[in-house]
Amino acid sequence: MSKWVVLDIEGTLSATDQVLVVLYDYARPRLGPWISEHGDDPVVADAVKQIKELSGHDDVVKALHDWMDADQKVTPLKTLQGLIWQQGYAQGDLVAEFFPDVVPALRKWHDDGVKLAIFSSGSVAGQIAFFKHTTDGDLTPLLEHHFDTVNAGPKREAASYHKIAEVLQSDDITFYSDVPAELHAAQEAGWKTVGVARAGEPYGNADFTPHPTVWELS
Ligand SMILES: CSCCC(=O)C(=O)COP(=O)(O)O
Ligand SMILES: [Mg+2]
Repeated sequence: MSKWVVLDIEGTLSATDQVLVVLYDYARPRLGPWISEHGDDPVVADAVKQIKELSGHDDVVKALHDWMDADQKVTPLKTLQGLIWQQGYAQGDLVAEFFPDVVPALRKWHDDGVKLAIFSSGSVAGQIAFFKHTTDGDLTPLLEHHFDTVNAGPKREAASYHKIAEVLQSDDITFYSDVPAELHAAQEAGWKTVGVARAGEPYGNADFTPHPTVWELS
């Protein structure tokens, strides 16, 4: 049975500002035009339907901006952001950056035969674009699977981690995250867990008990 490491992105692999400032600022002015131009795309049409249902009103762009301002990681918002970021990375407007310890750790795990997967609130499309266009080149060959709130479920619910474990077909899975509630959910599903406490990040001083804590990946 393979040994797996599953990794969160924001606050664990990349600075929170990379997502909440760089990526959100890129997406914000493009959400309205994207919906107007791609309204016939079934993925976009379904996201718009969900946004209206979840927000309870028809001002879709306002709902998206409100969720971004409150950093609410609502699935249809993440879907639309992912499409916009995918285009931004492909045309060279965006390049993903990681904490300095991250790429060496990913390469070492991969070289040691540990299988790597991502579980992030960012959509799978956005994740793949992110890892394809980094300051260290295309890192997608290091990753075997990508999970998000669509194909796995909410990150703070144990059921999502059970679902991922079924796909990975392993009971040797370690989850690295900066968010204690995500680690609690993974542990409830029988996973090993590691809290990542990054200096200067929102959860840098969080209480990760009972999870082992690291300050960088190695
Ligand atoms: C291009 S991936 C962007 C990641 C993202 O949108 C996000 O919300 C990160 O959340 P995480 O679950 O990785 O903390
Ligand atoms: Mg995170």
